[in-house]
Amino acid sequence: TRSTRPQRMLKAVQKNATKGNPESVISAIDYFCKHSEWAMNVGDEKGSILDSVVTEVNPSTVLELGTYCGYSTVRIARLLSPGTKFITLEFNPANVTVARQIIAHAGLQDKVTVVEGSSGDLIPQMKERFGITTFDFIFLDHWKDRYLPDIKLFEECGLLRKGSVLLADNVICPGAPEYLEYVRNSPRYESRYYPAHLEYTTLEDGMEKSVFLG
Ligand SMILES: O=C(c1ccccc1)c1ccc(O)c(O)c1[N+](=O)[O-]
Ligand SMILES: [Mg+2]
Repeated sequence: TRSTRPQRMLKAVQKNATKGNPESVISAIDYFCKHSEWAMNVGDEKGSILDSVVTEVNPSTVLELGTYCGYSTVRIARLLSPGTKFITLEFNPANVTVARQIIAHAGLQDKVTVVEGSSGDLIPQMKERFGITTFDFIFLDHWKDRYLPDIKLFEECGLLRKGSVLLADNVICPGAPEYLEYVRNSPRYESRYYPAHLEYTTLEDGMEKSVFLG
């Protein structure tokens, strides 16, 4: 039976990237997406914005929503200090399988825990299952209609502290209008928009960085 796009992406990484070299894994995926098949990784342009925010925050606890194939997981994990607690959630079990292999190819498997399940189910379990009290940095890159319910869930579960940083991908394309309206109008967040483009295209997109004020 025909392979899936994530499986073809994994093969490209295993063929073209050097084991233990995160930069080569990132480059191999970007090359695959530019020259073979488009895929919904955050990409190199928005990936650089992600890198700069992660570096600025230098978080001790990190949560990613929407692992997909692990591209942004590798981008984040390669920048973290030793001992950082990094969890990434993925709903699709086939994506979990591919992501774990891509993360392992980069040599970063000890830096991150890939958890299969829905964010709505798993976010309330963060404290009991992983001993997390609050997240310093959260990257939202999963189903766009989950951004708003999940940020409210973070508040309800007490998973944000004064200064927690949330970075959301695709706030323009495909778009997360209700999330944008919420974080931009809530007195509990200080928000800033980073203009960019939909990965590997010239379509307008961007990322929204929101700091929880407590
Ligand atoms: O939703 C899509 C999508 C919608 C329609 C067709 C293909 C992808 C998408 C597009 C770009 C992204 O960066 C992204 O994170 C997603 N996503 O699914 O989370
Ligand atoms: Mg995205």
